[in-house]
Amino acid sequence: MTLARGYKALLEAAEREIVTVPAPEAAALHGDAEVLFVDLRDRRELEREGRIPGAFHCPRGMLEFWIDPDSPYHKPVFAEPRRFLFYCASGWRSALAAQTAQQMGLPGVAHVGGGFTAWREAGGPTEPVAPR
Ligand SMILES: O=S(=O)([O-])[S-]
Repeated sequence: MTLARGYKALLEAAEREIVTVPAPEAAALHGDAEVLFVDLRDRRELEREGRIPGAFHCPRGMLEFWIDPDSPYHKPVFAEPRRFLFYCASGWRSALAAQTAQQMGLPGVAHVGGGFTAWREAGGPTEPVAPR
């Protein structure tokens, strides 16, 4: 099967359009009240790996619906005048998500290059997430 655009092409296009914040720089932004870290991973990943303290959990599948104020699923946090720093496990989902959010018009979006893996390697703080 040959796809018109595979995941590598999608990621390359996204990376050209979005802002990528390297994990060490992202770690330096942790605790800044203007910056909201948005965790796009699945709940099971959070429970297994932990998360960035204070991160807002938005499963990737709900992103567009939580951002859009016209959606019945809208989350007011996305209407706040914050910088939104998306992250996932390794930076792929967050790149595509940041591109989509940017295309929707959400201001101040960027993503953490290398995701939670790079965050941990950079010595960023983490906290456990209890299973439900
Ligand atoms: O989280 S991911 O970058 O592996 S899609």
